[in-house]
Amino acid sequence: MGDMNGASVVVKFDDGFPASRLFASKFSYTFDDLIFLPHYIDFPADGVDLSTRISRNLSLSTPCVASPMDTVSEASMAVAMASLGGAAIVHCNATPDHQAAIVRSAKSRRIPFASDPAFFAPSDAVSSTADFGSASFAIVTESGSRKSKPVGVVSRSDWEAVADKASPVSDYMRLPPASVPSNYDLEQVAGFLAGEELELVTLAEEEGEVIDLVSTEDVERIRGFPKLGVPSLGPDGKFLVGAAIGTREEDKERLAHLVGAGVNVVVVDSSQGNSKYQIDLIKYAKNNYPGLDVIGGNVVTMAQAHNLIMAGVDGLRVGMGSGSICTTQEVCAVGRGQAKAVYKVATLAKDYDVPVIADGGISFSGHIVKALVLGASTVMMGSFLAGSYEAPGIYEYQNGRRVKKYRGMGSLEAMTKGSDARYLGDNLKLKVAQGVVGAVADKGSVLKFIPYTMQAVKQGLQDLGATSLPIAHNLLRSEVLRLEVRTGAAQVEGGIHGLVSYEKKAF
Ligand SMILES: NC(=O)C1=CN([C@@H]2O[C@H](COP(=O)(O)OP(=O)(O)OC[C@H]3O[C@@H](n4cnc5c(N)ncnc54)[C@H](O)[C@@H]3O)[C@@H](O)[C@H]2O)C=CC1
Ligand SMILES: O=c1[nH]c(=O)c2[nH+]cn([C@@H]3O[C@H](COP(=O)(O)O)[C@@H](O)[C@H]3O)c2[nH]1
Ligand SMILES: [K+]
Repeated sequence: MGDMNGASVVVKFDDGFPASRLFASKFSYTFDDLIFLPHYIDFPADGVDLSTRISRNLSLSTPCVASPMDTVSEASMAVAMASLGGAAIVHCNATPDHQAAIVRSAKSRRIPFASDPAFFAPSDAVSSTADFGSASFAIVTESGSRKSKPVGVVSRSDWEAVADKASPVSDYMRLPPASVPSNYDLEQVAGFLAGEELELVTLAEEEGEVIDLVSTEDVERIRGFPKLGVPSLGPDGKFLVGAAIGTREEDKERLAHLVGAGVNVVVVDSSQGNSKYQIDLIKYAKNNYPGLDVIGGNVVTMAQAHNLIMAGVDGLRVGMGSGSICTTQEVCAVGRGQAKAVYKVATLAKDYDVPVIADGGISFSGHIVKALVLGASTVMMGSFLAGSYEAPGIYEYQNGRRVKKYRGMGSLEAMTKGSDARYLGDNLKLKVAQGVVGAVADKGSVLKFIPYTMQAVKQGLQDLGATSLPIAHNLLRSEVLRLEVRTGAAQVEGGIHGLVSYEKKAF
């Protein structure tokens, strides 16, 4: 059959539609509207290479990016995604100091684990388990600040066993365990724990600052997960970590903090990126930090994308109103079906060698395949990751189901969050929400479900005869790959149907 990978296949049948023809219509298609027709397989699924770029100068081995949302991306998500070969963008719904501390914390380690422990002073009394945040241990230091000398540790169960809850933690804390450098990798930490016959070890910075506690249980849990890709590292040799910034004057100071913390890439976070505010900020960032990759967005049209490319972006984030918690299309009547948005923007961006992130609307692996083949280099996910162990927040129960909170960054709750409000100073203005607050089901660790999801993506690319993302893009553009719009009935047929009951278990 000759070379099936690429544009060299000359025989074309009048069967299915090339993307250029399908997307020339007036319809705003999204992933579920479309289906790819299968192509030719002459390699195993494991022969598919998913390596890609998040932005012009930064490579990933896994095309997944965690959304800059305060219920998705903090240190724990950043280290887990980087260890899987993907990346997370730390949200900016926090003070610049706090956001930079999250970036620094993620970049300071080499294990896919960050528990964000609370810090107490010896005289503190713990009033509820909420004082522990999401971690199972808290660290007691001389002054109660993370920078002072550790004098003990206390676990949730230690506290639960205490009769007099008003007593100071010094009454029941344990001595601080031995510490290892924070940049030890998993095997080095495991080796130390085993060698010293310890159950717990602290990770400490060079200056002595304790940043986390790791137990043998954590090590065993992480070791049990499937391996995927090579970890994403920045040019500094540390985990690659991204962060979001806004487009206001004060975001220039935020940017300086993030650069100081070693951030590798920034995402200018806005629902409508084609604005003077964003273009000015991109130019400022590129002029002042020429070595830093800057991703602009969000955009859904070629004209929007063109303006940001001309301003100097190194990546484009695509999606308006497609997110699971998004109400923008309802509230503002503006946006685009995500499949068409990705195809159109990627068609332009390719000519400028600017990678595209398909942001929002990913519910399962098939959506990832569609986004990537339609031209994206990575997918950005919020709801898909928000129920994971690594997402911020604690699990709660709703009607017997274990869930985690997930909220839109344009929800009233996120906009008015404490003193960190993004809209601080805008208090007199009328605030209208463009997002909701909700909850998503517990999905376990991203370290487990992302490798399985990527295996499914590889199988999708295999069906399409593409051994890599650039080859998939070529097959699409050269009209070898064909697709069609699914009618409502075809969509029903493509789903599970006609069963009295079933159990859906993907892995
Ligand atoms: N992808 C999507 O479909 C959507 C995402 N979101 C998310 O919600 C959050 C908030 O998004 P936006 O409301 O678009 O935030 P934004 O900060 O970009 O815009 C909020 C308002 O402030 C204005 N503004 C921005 N910079 C300004 C400046 N320098 N001077 C004067 N006015 C300025 C904007 O024009 C807009 O009216 C983000 O995290 C975003 O990702 C919200 C809605 C839709
Ligand atoms: O209209 C919106 N109102 C919001 O409050 C909001 N918060 C986040 N986002 C966007 O949704 C993306 C995540 O979408 P998913 O949950 O579908 O992955 C994110 O990556 C954002 O692009 C919002 N959109
Ligand atoms: K939506």
